[in-house]
Amino acid sequence: MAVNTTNQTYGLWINGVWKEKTEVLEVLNKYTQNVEAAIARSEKKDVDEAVEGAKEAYKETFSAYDRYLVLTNTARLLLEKKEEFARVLVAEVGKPIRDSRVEVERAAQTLEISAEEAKRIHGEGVPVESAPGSENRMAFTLRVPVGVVAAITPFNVPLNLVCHKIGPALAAGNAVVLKPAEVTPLCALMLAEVFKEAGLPDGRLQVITGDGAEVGGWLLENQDVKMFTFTGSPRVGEIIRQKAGLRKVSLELGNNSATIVHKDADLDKAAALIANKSFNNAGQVCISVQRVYVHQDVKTPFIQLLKDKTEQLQTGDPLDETIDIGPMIRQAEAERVEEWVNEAVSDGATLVTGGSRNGAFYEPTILSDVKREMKVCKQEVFGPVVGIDTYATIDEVIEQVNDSDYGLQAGLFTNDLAFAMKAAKEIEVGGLIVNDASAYRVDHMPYGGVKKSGTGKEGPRYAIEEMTEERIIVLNL
Ligand SMILES: NC(=O)c1ccc[n+]([C@@H]2O[C@H](COP(=O)([O-])OP(=O)(O)OC[C@H]3O[C@@H](n4cnc5c(N)ncnc54)[C@H](O)[C@@H]3O)[C@@H](O)[C@H]2O)c1
Ligand SMILES: O=C[C@H](O)CS(=O)(=O)O
Repeated sequence: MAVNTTNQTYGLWINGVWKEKTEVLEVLNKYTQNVEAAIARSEKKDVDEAVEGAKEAYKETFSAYDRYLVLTNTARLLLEKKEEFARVLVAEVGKPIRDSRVEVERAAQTLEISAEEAKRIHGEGVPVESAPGSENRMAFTLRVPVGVVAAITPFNVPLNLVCHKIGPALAAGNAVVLKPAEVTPLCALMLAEVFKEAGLPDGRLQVITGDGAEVGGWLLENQDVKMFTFTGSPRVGEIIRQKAGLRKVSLELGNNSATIVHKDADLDKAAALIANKSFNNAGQVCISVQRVYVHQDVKTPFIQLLKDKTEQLQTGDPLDETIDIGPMIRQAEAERVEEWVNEAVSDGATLVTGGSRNGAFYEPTILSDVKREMKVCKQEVFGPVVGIDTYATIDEVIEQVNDSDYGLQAGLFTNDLAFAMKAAKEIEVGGLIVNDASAYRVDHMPYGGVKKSGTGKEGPRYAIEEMTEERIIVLNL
């Protein structure tokens, strides 16, 4: 059954058609808590069928130029359907409508960038002739696709992060089996039909849904899958890393992102950007500002500015054009955040603003006087909470930022070039953003973490490197 609206039951997208299943899972509207749609619950045989179909499709010729055309067409069609996709994001994620439109625009960008990259995948000449005895040889490298790529994606950015997997994987000439998050799978399912409309050969993109651990486990068992590209929690990332064996794995995992506000910074600008980037998508963004380190000389004015700007944010119905913050993905997550904040306060943190919960809504919350061992600092909150601590010296704050299991991105507000360059060398992250908060990302930049934040890079050009093998060709002339 081909369906592309909500309040419907979606099948599995296998070989370019919908495969209906009797067992389904419900997808809730995260604001109303009504059932928005139902999705198929895959069995092992469906997963194997999807992988087999992808393997067969991969054998067919699909030239770089055709890949470019399909990805460009998909980006264009997605923009034509922007409002439809944005409204589904509002429903399935609870993401405010203005931010949902931005996600659709970014997803189209990601596909467009992938299309452009499809035309410039290349190897390089290797001067083997410079080795003694190889005078009459020449060599060059090729980048060849890996084959079938399994993509497993998280709930929080369910369209753009899916495009960050499908776009580069197809651009590189692979076939993809996508397993979107079970709580927010609808845009991914709709996107499969858009790809078909754009001319993607059947089987090059399969979308299978169901219980994450079950479907993930069956994908991991299937040895025809040659690579796993995963975005999600460190817990699941570790399972994938262990079970993938010698196969390629790319992991985009969590973070407890830090942002430093130095004494010479433009405090108003820093407060505005931090307020905006801590609470966006109810803090459910992997590079959301969670830990703020402010220089002790500017603590009081900075906290006042951040409080004022945060209190201007509007919480409520994500379909309302004036709303900045919607519900969290589920009430249990809001309850966890509430517990962590209460625990921090009883251990000595000061509640600057926020701190209350209404169902799945958690107020944008600022804590000061936090200690590094508190859960709100040490673990990933993945909710609308910022903890502020102070520092006296540059060495001290670099040590504080680095005292983390994670290392995805960090922010630094300063006009001191020497500090910025020292931080660039010494802060242990995949990306340092100077004069902006940690949560800056455009879709063509290299993006990925160190430590428990993962391995491998996204951004189409970099993901294509992950999703291809380098092969050397030597000519004996
Ligand atoms: N680094 C990044 O780019 C980035 C981006 C977005 C989110 N994240 C991280 O994602 C997390 C939040 O997302 P989430 O709650 O959806 O993460 P999650 O790890 O719970 O789920 C991610 C995906 O894994 C699947 N899954 C669950 N168990 C599995 C298993 N045993 N084997 C294989 N797959 C399994 C889920 O169904 C889902 O599709 C946070 O930690 C956040 O920081 C990271
Ligand atoms: O949740 C993490 C995302 O990767 C951030 S973004 O939506 O890609 O900017």
